[in-house]
Amino acid sequence: MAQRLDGKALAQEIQLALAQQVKTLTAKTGRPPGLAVIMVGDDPASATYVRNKHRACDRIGIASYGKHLPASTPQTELLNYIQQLNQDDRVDGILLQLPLPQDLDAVTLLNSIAPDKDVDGLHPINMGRLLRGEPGLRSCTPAGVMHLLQTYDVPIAGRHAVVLGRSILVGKPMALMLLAANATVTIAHSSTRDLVAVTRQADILVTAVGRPHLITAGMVNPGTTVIDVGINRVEHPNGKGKLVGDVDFAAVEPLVQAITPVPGGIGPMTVAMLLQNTVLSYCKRFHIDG
Ligand SMILES: Nc1nc(=O)c2c([nH]1)NC[C@@H]1CN(c3ccc(C(=O)N[C@@H](CCC(=O)O)C(=O)O)cc3)C=[N+]21
Repeated sequence: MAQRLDGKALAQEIQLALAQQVKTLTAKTGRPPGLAVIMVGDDPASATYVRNKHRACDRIGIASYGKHLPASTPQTELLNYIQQLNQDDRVDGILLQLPLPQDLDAVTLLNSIAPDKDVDGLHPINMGRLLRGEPGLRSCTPAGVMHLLQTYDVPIAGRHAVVLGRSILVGKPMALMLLAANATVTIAHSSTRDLVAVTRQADILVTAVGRPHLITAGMVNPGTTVIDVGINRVEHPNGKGKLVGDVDFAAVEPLVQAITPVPGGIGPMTVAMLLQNTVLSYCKRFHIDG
């Protein structure tokens, strides 16, 4: 049976350490770190996620700002609001929750966030820093994956990492972070031929596709560490919603070296990295070593 990589427990440890750090820092500077989360529209999954972030901020002593705006909010109003947050000295991190309603231009909005407050690591400056191997704010989900792998001593250097998915939010930065850690990296996607042949070679298999049961028993090997980044809400026979990843967990767990569950895997790690990025950004602003 595979080892379970417990993202939830690790995220709790990280939050506990951050709470201590925030307490000390706040006493020293006279103001807590601040995070602004902007949510536009009423996507129910986003609403849960945003609520989790506010709760986590409360727990560790980060002040949360930000707004829940109607789906009809015009682009210019959002741009003005982001500008205001860019200039707000209480705010160290700004996160624009995705997806946005159709009529809004997400790229322009994301690019208007000040790079040193871009705790999502999605601004071209921060993406460029990652690409070039320079320090900078890193995207939370792939940073969470790296942190989990490192904590559980999963070997990365020289190993074959296969990343399924090439999104800006996960797949691309994930591949770059694994590369920076000296993995041999393959990015597979919807046009990849013979996906099974590719995934079977993986020492580390990261799936960020958003398709339940995409990864089946025949696609892994006994040495594989499976990192399931998929967050899919599926209908349960009893009518209640249930959260599953991209991996057929029951079938794959007995066959691999290690695996992350959903829920309780990378999701909570993402939130922990967001809080960590906020504290890092705050420390930079005060010229304190984080
Ligand atoms: N600008 C932006 N940055 C993001 O990082 C971002 C985003 N937009 N939009 C949506 C995705 C998705 N995402 C999740 C993070 C944590 C959980 C999480 O904590 N999940 C819990 C369960 C939560 C539940 O029960 O619903 C778990 O997996 O155990 C889920 C999803 C961040 N995203």
